[in-house]
Amino acid sequence: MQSSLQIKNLQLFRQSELLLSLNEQVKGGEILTIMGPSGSGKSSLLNWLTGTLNNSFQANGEVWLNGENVTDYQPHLRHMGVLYQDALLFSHLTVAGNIAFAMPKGNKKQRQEKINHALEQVGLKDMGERHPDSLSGGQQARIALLRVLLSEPKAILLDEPFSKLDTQLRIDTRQLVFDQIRDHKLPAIMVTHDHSDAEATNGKVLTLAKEQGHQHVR
Ligand SMILES: Nc1ncnc2c1ncn2[C@@H]1O[C@H](COP(=O)(O)OP(=O)(O)OP(=O)(O)O)[C@@H](O)[C@H]1O
Repeated sequence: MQSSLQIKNLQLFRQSELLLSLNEQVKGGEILTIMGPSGSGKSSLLNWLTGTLNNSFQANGEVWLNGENVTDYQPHLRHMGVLYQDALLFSHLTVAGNIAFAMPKGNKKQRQEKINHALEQVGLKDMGERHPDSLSGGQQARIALLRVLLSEPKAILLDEPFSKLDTQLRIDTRQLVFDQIRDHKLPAIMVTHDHSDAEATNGKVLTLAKEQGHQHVR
């Protein structure tokens, strides 16, 4: 079965005011971009998807992952991988330790082999024993990506993931992330303020408006 992330009849309210309403399906390997002004509800949408919305919000609607309704699941049981603006690596752990931290339990040697293979794939061969503080911003971004991918997520959420990287590094990292999403055939939703990020997906772009109910689709 092809993987997919479905948002069914979402209506998100903040203090009884309708913030957004959405019906979307993202198939494996596709990236849906969400844009819109500050306060239009982009982060709140990601929080709803991960199950971490606080109680100033009310939501109707369902989120389905690979044909399963996960709306009432605890955040850690939804298997949504999130990539943030900051890599958020643990400084006291090695690179390999940071990646292993999020991986499903299992045979230690096999896990190590997976990590080594993944590091090699993103051009970071032999960096497993380094500490994140000794790596560049771009290298840290790649480690954050591997940590998410090797946690075996069912979908990927991207929250302004490239905004702290300089131009060329931004382009290269973005390409790597998008290629990996496509290779793993994962559905992805990306929040960004950057039009070039949106264009690089070749996918659908949804622009949330500040006023309730107004949405524009490319
Ligand atoms: N933790 C919170 N508790 C209560 N209200 C919140 C919280 N976070 C955001 N809001 C409010 O919810 C609305 C949507 O905010 P949200 O952060 O989702 O917008 P955004 O589009 O992500 O903005 P930005 O581009 O600035 O990150 C805003 O009116 C905001 O003030």
